[in-house]
Amino acid sequence: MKICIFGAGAIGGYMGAKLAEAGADVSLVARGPHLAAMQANGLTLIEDGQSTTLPITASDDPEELGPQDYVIITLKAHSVPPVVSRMQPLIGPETTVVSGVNGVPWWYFHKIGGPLEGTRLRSVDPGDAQWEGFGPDRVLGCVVYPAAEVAEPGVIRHVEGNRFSLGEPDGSKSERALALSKALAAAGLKAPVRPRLRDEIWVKLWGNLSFNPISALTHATLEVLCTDPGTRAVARAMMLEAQTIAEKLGVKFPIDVERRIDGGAAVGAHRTSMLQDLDAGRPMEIDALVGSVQELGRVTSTETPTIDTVLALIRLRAKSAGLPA
Ligand SMILES: NC(=O)C1=CN([C@@H]2O[C@H](COP(=O)(O)OP(=O)(O)OC[C@H]3O[C@@H](n4cnc5c(N)ncnc54)[C@H](OP(=O)(O)O)[C@@H]3O)[C@@H](O)[C@H]2O)C=CC1
Ligand SMILES: CC(C)(CO)C(=O)C(=O)O
Repeated sequence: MKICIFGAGAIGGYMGAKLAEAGADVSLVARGPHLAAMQANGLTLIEDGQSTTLPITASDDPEELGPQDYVIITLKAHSVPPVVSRMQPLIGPETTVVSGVNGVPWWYFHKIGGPLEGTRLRSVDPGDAQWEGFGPDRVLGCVVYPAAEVAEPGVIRHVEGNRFSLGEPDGSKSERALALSKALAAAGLKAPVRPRLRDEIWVKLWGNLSFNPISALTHATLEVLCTDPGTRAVARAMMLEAQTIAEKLGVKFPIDVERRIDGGAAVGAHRTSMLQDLDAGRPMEIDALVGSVQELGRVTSTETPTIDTVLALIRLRAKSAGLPA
C-alpha cells in the first residue's frame, strides 16, 4: 500500500513518522527548510521524551512519487485549493484522497442525501478546485485529534493524542477505509472507521469555531477564555448557533455545549493554532473554521449573529496584521 502525505508539517510529519517507523511504504511532500532537513538527515519524531530519527522519502515534486493508493492531505485548509493541480501526478484511477484538515470539509454534502446533496462550499473550496480536481468519490473523511508541532526543520514534537477518526461520506465501512485504518493501527495510531463522521466533525469544530478566533482576538489561552465569564458566553453563543445549523443537517451531538467548553478549559494554558499562526505572521484558517459555519448558516436559513460578529472581528484582525482575511 503506497501512502503519500501531502503537506507533512506537524500533523503529517507525525503520521508519516509513525508509518515509517512501522515499515509502511510512505512518502512525504513538504517544502522549504523542513524538506531540506528531512532529505539531509531523515525525519525526527520526539514522543514521550524519546527522540527517533527515521530515513524517509520526502520531496516537493509529486511527479517523482507517482500514483498512490492513498494521498493524505495535512495542509492548512487554505493551502489546499491552490495545489490541487500539483497533486495530480499522485492520483491514479484507484487513489483515495483523505482530507486530514480542520474545519468543515469541502465534501460535506457529498452522499449526505436529501435536498442539499452535492452542495458546494465556497468558503472551503473556492472555484470548486477540490470537487472538480479530486472528485468527491475519492474522498475519505478524517478528523484529526493529535496535537503536534514542527519543533525545528525536520523535527516533529508530538504533544498529545493519537486518534485519526476515519469515515466515508456515506457512512459505510468500505474496504478502503478499513485497509487504511489497519495500516494506521499497525503504526500505533487509533483510526476507527466511524459510521457518522459528521457528528465528530461538529464536536471538534465547535471548539475551533469559537476558541480559535476568540483566542486570536484576545491573546488568551484556552483555560482563560473558557473560564472568563464574558468570553465563555461568546463561545457558548457561537456554539449554540452552530448546533442549530448542525442539527438541521441531521447531526446528533453526544455532549452539550457546557461540557465541550469545560473540555477546552481542561486543556489548560494552550495557545490555539489560530493564535500561534497570528503571532507567527502565518495565514489563519478563518474560512475553514468560521466562514464555513457562517456559509452553512446561510445554506440552512439559520441566523448566526454571534458568528457573524466574531468573523468580522477576526477578518479585520487578519487584515490589520497584513494577513489574508
Ligand atoms: N498541529 C496540530 O496540533 C493540529 C493541527 N490540525 C489541523 O491539521 C491541519 C494541518 O496542520 P499542521 O500540521 O499544524 O500544519 P503545518 O503548517 O505544520 O503543516 C503543513 C505543511 O505543509 C507545508 N506546505 C504548505 N504548502 C505546501 C506546498 N504547496 N507544497 C508542499 N508543502 C506545503 C507547510 O510548509 P510551510 O511551513 O512552508 O508553509 C507545512 O510544513 C490543519 O488543518 C490544522 O488545523 C488539527 C489538529 C491539531
Ligand atoms: C483549540 C483546539 C485545541 C481545539 O479546539 C485546537 O484544535 C487548536 O488549537 O486549533
